[in-house]
Amino acid sequence: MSSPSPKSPEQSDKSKKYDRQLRLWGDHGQRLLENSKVCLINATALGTEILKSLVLPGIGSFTIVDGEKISEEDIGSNFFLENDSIGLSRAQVATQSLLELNPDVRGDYIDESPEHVMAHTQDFFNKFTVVIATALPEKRFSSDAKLVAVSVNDKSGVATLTLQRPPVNSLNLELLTDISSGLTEIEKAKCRGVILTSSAESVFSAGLDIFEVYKPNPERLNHFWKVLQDTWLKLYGFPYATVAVINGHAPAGGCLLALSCEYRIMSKNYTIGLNETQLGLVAPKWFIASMRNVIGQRQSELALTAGRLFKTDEALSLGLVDEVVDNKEEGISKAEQFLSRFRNIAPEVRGMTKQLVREDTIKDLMKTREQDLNTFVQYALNPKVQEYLEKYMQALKTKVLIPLSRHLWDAQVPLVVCRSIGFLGYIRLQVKEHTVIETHPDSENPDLRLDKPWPALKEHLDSINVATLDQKTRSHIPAIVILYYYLNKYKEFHDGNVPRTRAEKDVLRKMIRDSPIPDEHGVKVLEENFEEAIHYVNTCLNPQTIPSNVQTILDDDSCINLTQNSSPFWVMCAALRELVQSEGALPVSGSLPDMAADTNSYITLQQLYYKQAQLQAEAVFRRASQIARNLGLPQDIITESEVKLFCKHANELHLIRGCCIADEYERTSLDLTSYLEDPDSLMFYYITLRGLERFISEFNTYPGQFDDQVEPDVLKLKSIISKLLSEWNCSHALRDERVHEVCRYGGAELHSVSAILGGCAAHEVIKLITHQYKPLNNAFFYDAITSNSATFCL
Ligand SMILES: CC/C=C\CCC/C=C/C(=O)SCCNC(=O)CCNC(=O)[C@H](O)C(C)(C)COP(=O)(O)OP(=O)(O)OC[C@H]1O[C@@H](n2cnc3c(N)ncnc32)[C@H](O)[C@@H]1OP(=O)(O)O
Repeated sequence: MSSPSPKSPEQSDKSKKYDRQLRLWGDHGQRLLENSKVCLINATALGTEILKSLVLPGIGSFTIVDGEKISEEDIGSNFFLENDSIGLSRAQVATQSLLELNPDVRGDYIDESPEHVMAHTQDFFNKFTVVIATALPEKRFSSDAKLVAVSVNDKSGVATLTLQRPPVNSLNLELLTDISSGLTEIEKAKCRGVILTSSAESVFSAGLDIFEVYKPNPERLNHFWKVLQDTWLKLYGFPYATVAVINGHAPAGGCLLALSCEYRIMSKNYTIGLNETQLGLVAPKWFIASMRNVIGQRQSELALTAGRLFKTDEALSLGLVDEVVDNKEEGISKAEQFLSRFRNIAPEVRGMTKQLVREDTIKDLMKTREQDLNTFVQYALNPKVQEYLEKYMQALKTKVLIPLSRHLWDAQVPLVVCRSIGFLGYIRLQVKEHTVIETHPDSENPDLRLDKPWPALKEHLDSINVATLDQKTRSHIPAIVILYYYLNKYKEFHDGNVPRTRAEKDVLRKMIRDSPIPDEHGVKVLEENFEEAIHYVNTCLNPQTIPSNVQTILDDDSCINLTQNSSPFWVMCAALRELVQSEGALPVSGSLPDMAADTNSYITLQQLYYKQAQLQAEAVFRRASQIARNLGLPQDIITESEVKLFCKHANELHLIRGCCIADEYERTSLDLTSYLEDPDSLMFYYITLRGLERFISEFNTYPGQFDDQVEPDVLKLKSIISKLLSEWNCSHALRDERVHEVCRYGGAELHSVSAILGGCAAHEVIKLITHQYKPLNNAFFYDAITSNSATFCL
């Protein structure tokens, strides 16, 4: 790879400290690194290894987000955590240890789960240059879907309001608002009745969304409770007949919704009840009243004080539900039958009667609304209650990969997702768009333009007649001059064409080789500069074309249709495009390779190349600044030094348009056939890891985490993987030993594997930050058993 030249001996302390890496990415790369802000989610062994390899080269700052406490397992694998720190905040201890590595780096931590951070400060992650997430399970829901669906059967006049906030219809502010507006819509449509049900397979509603009450924003908390009161008042006092088709679990607030309806039909084998006391919470008076009105004072007291959740058949015996069905379809049909009971009763009369029956309960809340709100808010903010909620949340285990991936995709913040488990490692980069100016290609042909020299170069080269030079001058002229001279001779005999094929190039090489004048002994000695000219025949005579990857960038819509959101890269590309259109070639890179020549002739030539590069870069800079001005972008968005760098490397520009992890996880078909037919392909690790993610999401443990569960977990993981494969329409099966192997790890991290993977991931992060070198596109797998690795574009 090409590298910037070594530094002079008078170096600052900083450049001494970072000397080696400055040779790789230069001062400008280091500056970007020092200005970067990196976020690490979860200070696992892998997470801290990645940060170690970023702190040492001097990133600006890092923030660790991790709500976990240090466990014994952490101590076994994580080099940055000490034995005496068990039980302490993992984020805090890891931050302190990492900061000791480099005093120039700033670091802080948030002792909260990423889910909590996301729920409370939506844009928290937007401020980072890169977000790295380790050991983050998926969450299979999309945040922008509609939260309720309302449909009206024109024939029967029955409306169905379906809760559809995956995964469990937990009642957050938005869902409650949508329920309320759904009811208003139904009321306006003057329906005969309403069926309230859920689109989830096994949950009616999980009750209030815990994230609304855990470490809340007081303003939102107030609003949330008022909307809950409103929604309950509206549903409880709804003028038309209401039925709950409870097609899954209905704890706490979920039960309240069902109790607010006039009739309840529940599918078998689920649970329902006001279980607040079990969670350390006190149910408000109107929750209690809703239950008392259905099952009476005595049973309510028994159920509420114990926080009982009743199975479907128990709920039926208690009168908490009115009918039991096998499935939702049957429930809907029974609900329609219930509603048809009122066919011959005037709706107004029915409605008024219902109002009178429910009036007292409604009035009770109306009278005490303000007080109820204050009691709730005070209660929710009580530290003891927050402690209960925290414990409860930990038990529910949060999964955040999918929403985080979507969020960062929209915010255009790169996300690096990594996992290290046993002998297996994985890195996945998510970048919406990433542009690289300095790709540092392995081999670079000098950019000499001998086929089409610009006027000043042509004039200089034409002024030297190599054939007539005396012996001494001849041996000191730069190889380029020699090459140009004989190239012209060649062209004279070949209709003005430059040599293309190997045979044609051999002809030119022979012309140069035969050129020496015999010495006084009649021997022809080929000077070093002539040898160099022969060498350049191969690399320097290729006609100046625009590399296809660069042409693709110049033809990209982002280059042609600039907007106020265009990045400096695209503004420079647009200016470059104009230069290419007018000159037919990319700007000259401006650097000459070293050559055996006398200093004067070399410098004269070098100046010509340098000056031409400067002139072209200045033209691109002027045009880019003008474009930026026309777009109303800040003046300093385009700098001359950046444009010079851009023009120098114009033939290496690189663009990556990535793929969102959330989309990848929601993809329904995946063509894996070609990979799975290859016994050596590491693609099976991808399938295993996706299975693993799903296992963690479903069971909240790693497969094989508990010794006595290894065999059952193997079966569970196998079944998850075959389900995944069939979801992707893939007929192949995964070999059993692969599944056993993953279960054998039991979720354990090996420090050695995490250290290797941490180094690799950190290197990718450095590429993303410095915009130098081509980053991985987009997934990397490492198998420490066979020492094999592979990359895939997922
Ligand atoms: C301070 C407050 C003061 C006064 C208020 C008093 C009144 C309170 C009323 C309430 O409603 S409190 C909420 C009570 N709710 C519950 O106890 C239900 C908890 N959930 C469950 O028991 C189960 O989730 C389930 C409903 C039986 C469904 O189980 P399943 O196995 O299908 O799903 P899983 O548990 O994996 O959950 C999936 C997913 O959903 C998250 N979740 C679950 N419940 C809630 C909730 N209430 N709020 C927010 N999020 C919830 C859970 O964490 C999982 O998320 P993940 O995928 O990120 O892990």
